[in-house]
Amino acid sequence: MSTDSLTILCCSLAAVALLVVLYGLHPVKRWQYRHFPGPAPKWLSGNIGDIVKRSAFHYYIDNARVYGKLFKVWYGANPVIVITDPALGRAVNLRNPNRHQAIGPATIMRGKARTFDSEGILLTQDREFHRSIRNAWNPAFFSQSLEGYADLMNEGAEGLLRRLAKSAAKGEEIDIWRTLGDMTMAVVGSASFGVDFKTQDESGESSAEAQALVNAAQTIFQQGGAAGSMWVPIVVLCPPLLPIVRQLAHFFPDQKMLRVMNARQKLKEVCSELLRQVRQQIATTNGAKPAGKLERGVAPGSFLHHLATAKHHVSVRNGDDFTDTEILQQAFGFLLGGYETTASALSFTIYNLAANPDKAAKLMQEVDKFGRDKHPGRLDIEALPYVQACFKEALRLFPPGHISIREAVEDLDLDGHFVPKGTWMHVSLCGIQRDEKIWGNPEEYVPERWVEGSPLEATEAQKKAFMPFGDGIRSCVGKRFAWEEALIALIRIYQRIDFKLSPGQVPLAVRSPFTLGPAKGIFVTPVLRVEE
Ligand code: HEM
Repeated sequence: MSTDSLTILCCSLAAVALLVVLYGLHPVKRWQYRHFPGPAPKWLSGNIGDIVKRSAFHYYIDNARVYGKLFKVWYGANPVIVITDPALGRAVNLRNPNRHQAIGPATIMRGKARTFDSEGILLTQDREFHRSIRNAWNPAFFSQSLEGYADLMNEGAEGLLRRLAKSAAKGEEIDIWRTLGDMTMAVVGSASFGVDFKTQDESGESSAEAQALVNAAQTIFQQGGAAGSMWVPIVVLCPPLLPIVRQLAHFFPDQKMLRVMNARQKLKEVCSELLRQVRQQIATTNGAKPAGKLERGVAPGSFLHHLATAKHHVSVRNGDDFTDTEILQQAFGFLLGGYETTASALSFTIYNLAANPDKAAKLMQEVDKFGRDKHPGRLDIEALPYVQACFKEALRLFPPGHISIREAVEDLDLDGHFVPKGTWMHVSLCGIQRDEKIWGNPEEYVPERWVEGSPLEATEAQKKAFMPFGDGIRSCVGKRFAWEEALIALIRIYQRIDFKLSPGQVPLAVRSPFTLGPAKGIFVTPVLRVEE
């Protein structure tokens, strides 16, 4: 090689290296968002290393204490504005109806797998389409529907009690988070799909098929974030590479991505089969809902049945019926939305009660007064304010959906800071619900905050800073369902069982790749309460 060619080669390599170094500094964006305070970003990766190491839950709380109500963190090349002020958070949620693109294996999938996600309530960015699907979801949570779910929720709690009683008899330690996951899966299966998912059969054990289903939903939650494939971090670090990474990931998926794809496939297969049964029912009954409970198949009045006969708003797809893919995507969203969040919220409540036996004793007193053999209905819940308070306080400390995720729909002025259109914003519900300036003693579990007339009752400002179900048009659509299911379960559990927390679990280790859950489970020994 001549000296000239060598010089050109060296200069080219140096220029490429310089460009890579410069790119990693993200100078344009860093300049654009310089007004926001925040932790110093690392070259190329920004703050992602710390977010993964600490979990977004802890990282946001820690930084809120240093930088206050508005700060920025860097997910690789993407700046995210984190909001930990209730009024600002509410304003952001109300004015910005779209979530930003998810960062996970689904982002790098191709073709149908990707469009499948965009037709779901959770990830669609089409406002009109969202309104149309949300309208179709809503009746599933009207009072009449909720009334009907109470029996199924009691049945779910009974299955759970049988398992807990068995473990109590053996003095056996269990992971209550997993056990409750089987219950919430059983309740979602029967209440929304009208079928028994058999996650808690008569013997108290899960069937192999049901366990595969639970595993699939857990895989999607646990691997759903940036750690869900080796390809995802590349897109986070360098978004313009997305089209190339999509092709590479399609032809060379890694093990983690394959696991997520298989899990999604499993869930889709179950939903497709159920939808096929619904369509058959509708065809045989000529469109009318069959009366009574069917021996096999999907019960009438289920979420799926309702969607199979739902129509879009006239402004969307000419008011047509929902397509099969649209229905499957909603069913998929119901299963995922209803399963882990409620199981986590319940297990966080049991964790806090086991760590605070005086509060557990107070709760049991109220339950005993209600009756130890009674099956609570939807309206009975109102008569148990302390049980409600215990659940609410656990939701304050550990909100399973710990972030309202948004994207700026237009240029915004946020408390005097300019936010360009398209900016990613995270309203940190945990940051708001654990703000020392608002709560005084935010780390303490004090259910009395939620008891009317208690000397410790939350102030108006504190009540406004409680938003575990988010806010605005994208707030949790399943909130009333979750509330009813959790309270019925708590009443039924504490009628018979108390819990002893296994040592070494305070403070609780959590993880938050997508939703907030215990990092390794919550270990307790169920103890049978003395019969009267
Ligand atoms: C204690 C249990 C639950 C908690 C803490 C919870 C929390 C949340 C939060 C924080 C959001 C995001 C709100 C926002 O972006 O502002 C959300 C959205 C959502 N949740 Fe829940 N959730 C729970 C149970 C459920 C259940 C049981 C279902 C279904 C039956 C469900 C379905 C959904 C759906 C579909 C959305 C997206 C709504 C939309 O974008 O329009 N959730 N939830």
